[in-house]
Amino acid sequence: MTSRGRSINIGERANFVNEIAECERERSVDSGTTTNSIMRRIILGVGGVTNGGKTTLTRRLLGALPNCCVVHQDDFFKPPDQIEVGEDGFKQWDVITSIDMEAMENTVTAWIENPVKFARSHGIAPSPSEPDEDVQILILEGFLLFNHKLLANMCSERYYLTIPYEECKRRRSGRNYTVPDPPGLFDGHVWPMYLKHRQEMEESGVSVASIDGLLSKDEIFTRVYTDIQNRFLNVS
Ligand SMILES: Nc1ncnc2c1ncn2[C@@H]1O[C@H](COP(=O)(O)OP(=O)(O)O)[C@@H](O)[C@H]1O
Ligand SMILES: O=C(O)c1ccc[n+]([C@@H]2O[C@H](COP(=O)([O-])O)[C@@H](O)[C@H]2O)c1
Repeated sequence: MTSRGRSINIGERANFVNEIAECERERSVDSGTTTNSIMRRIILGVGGVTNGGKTTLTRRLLGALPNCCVVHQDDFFKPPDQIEVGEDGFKQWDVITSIDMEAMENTVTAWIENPVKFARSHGIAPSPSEPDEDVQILILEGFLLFNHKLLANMCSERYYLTIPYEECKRRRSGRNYTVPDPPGLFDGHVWPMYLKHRQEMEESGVSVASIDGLLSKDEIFTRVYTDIQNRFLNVS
């Protein structure tokens, strides 16, 4: 899934989306075309606590938004033999070094460089022609998204789902991951790491739109979808 195409400097990627949009805007003005011919790229982040409802929300958005692709952070977990055991006695799955972030960055770069090709290569058909036909949207979904400065900065909006400890533990106990949770993982590793990363995110100054994950699935979807429509799609 990684891009082997033209590489761009990692430090430049956060500004890359806006720069491309600007170039395309200028090009379209030069050639006298209408604003409808501008391809706008929008990256949205869906982050938050494990089992907060990120995947559920992302799937709904994917089905509703035009020309929308998704990159899941969970798809970049390193293999179990590369995950170290920490002082808490557990394999350290809930830290960012458990994820191959370079591969994830490369995948996002591939979308930025050519969203249409990216969608095609991931089996996503273009949306039927609409006024929004030249909007391309990428959703980044993951539990440690906004602790990664580069990806956090790429997002035009960062939706952050939270649920309280008891509900999180309840939902987590019903989940089947490719690597099953050993006894005690939630209290010994998952929840403490969530609190730690959440604090680090808040201290880093990254701004997020917090969403109460206890709301119904429909309510969460409607709120986020309406926000996206109003702020990013209903613009001339
Ligand atoms: N708003 C919600 N209310 C109740 N249960 C939910 C809600 N959103 C998700 N769930 C449930 O919680 C579990 C985890 O949801 P998921 O979307 O996979 O979370 P995440 O991707 O954040 O780990 C699933 O069983 C899902 O059906
Ligand atoms: O998906 C995997 O391969 C995988 C392997 C080991 C652990 N996980 C768990 O995946 C969790 C993050 O995913 P999510 O969907 O619950 O936000 C995190 O809390 C990890 O403990 C996930």
